Amino acid sequence: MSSYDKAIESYKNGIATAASFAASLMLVRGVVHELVPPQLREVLFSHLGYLRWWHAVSPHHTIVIEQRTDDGLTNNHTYSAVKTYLATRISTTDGQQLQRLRVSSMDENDKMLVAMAEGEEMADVYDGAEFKWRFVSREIAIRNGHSSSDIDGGQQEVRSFELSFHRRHKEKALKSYLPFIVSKAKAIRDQERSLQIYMNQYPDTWSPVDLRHPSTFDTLAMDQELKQSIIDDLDRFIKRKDYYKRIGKAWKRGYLLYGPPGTGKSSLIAAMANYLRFDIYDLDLSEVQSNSDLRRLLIGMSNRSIIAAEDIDCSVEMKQREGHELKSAEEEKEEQKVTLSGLLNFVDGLWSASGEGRIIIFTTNYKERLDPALLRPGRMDMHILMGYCTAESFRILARNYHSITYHVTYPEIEELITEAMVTPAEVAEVLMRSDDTDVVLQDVVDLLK
Ligand SMILES: Nc1ncnc2c1ncn2[C@@H]1O[C@H](COP(=O)(O)OP(=O)(O)OP(=O)(O)O)[C@@H](O)[C@H]1O
Ligand SMILES: [Mg+2]
Repeated sequence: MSSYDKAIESYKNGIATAASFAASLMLVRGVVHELVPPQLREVLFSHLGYLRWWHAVSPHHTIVIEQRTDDGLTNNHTYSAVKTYLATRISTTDGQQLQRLRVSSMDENDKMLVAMAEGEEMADVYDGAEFKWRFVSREIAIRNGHSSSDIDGGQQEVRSFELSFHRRHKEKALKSYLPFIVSKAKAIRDQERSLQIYMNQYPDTWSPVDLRHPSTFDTLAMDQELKQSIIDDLDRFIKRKDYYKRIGKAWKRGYLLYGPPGTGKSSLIAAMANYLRFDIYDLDLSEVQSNSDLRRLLIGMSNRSIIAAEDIDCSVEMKQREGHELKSAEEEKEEQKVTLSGLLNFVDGLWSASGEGRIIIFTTNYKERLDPALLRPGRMDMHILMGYCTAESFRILARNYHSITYHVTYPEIEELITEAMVTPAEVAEVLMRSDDTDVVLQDVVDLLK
């Protein structure tokens, strides 16, 4: 049973009980509702034993979402989704009514999470319906075993969110508002998690580290039109999941990046990863010894990720590693046959069966040295030349490093730059030398000369 089914189930039970109460109490309820503040109301009614009564006639229904699931141990996923979602609502005007907040963070690098304090209430409007959230924390006695008599004296805090709404919105609450919150929370978490870059280790494992590469399409110095066409291509690719399924092809896209060292090929991969929020699998082919290891590595990748094989240059055949156990002649022959275009075929077969949303990127300094099979139309979807610094890319670099859009040296720099054949990396290095813009730009002029 999913947590929604459970919620619906307990909800139905509530309705059944509710239906048996007299409608004449509506009038009394209305009067009390107007005159008595909510806290007092609750005390009053629970003391009088009227609480159930009250709920029966109230036009408002409540869904309780506890921190733990029924076994009392497992975290309730819906609860954490609500918590994540409400944190984003609290920072908006909807949250201004809150007088007491709780703030927490896991460590000094963690973002602070703002939450309602115990007993606080806030409203949220979804699809024209008003929903009220209340955070409730109760202490309950911890019981040992099942008999109610052997209470061991300990207390346990039970936290829950209570969602109240007019009963005409019950369908909307369960079937659309809560699912909306769950998917919203997932999107928020995806956005906040740090991206990973995985590196393969002999023979077939990936080890991750946080991807901290700050490169984005905004900071990338390259031809604006080309940049935009890459962004458009990625956007189209991401939207086409169903299309790929329909035509029976693996949902993947291949990019070949080529150009001299220091022109931003690796930076472009990082920019793509940051743009799509995809992890990178940095495949070092010299660490891969056999087809079966490669297959295991490819299967071990998660969906919606980028696999990058960098600097493939002349090493289209995977190198035989030294110092590892001897293989039979047949195995050896098999291994030698793995080429990049073989890798692509391999990827097609494997990934159309299992993977989704994969991007494969090869980078090279020497496109002309690559196996022609790899360059054939249809192998890599886009061939992208990362070239020497142009006037356009220089301006982007100067803006990145010195927050300027113009300087007296620009005409001279722009005149010299095309002839000079300097890489963005070289220009970036000069721009970083000092905070004094006048000095470094003069250095750029000298570099170009
Ligand atoms: N096009 C660019 N836009 C912005 N910064 C760049 C660009 N090209 C290079 N840089 C700067 O130079 C550094 C090196 O660039 P990068 O590693 O992306 O080059 P590469 O083309 O991958 O080189 P290689 O062929 O040696 O792997 C980057 O960290 C970045 O600071
Ligand atoms: Mg590189």
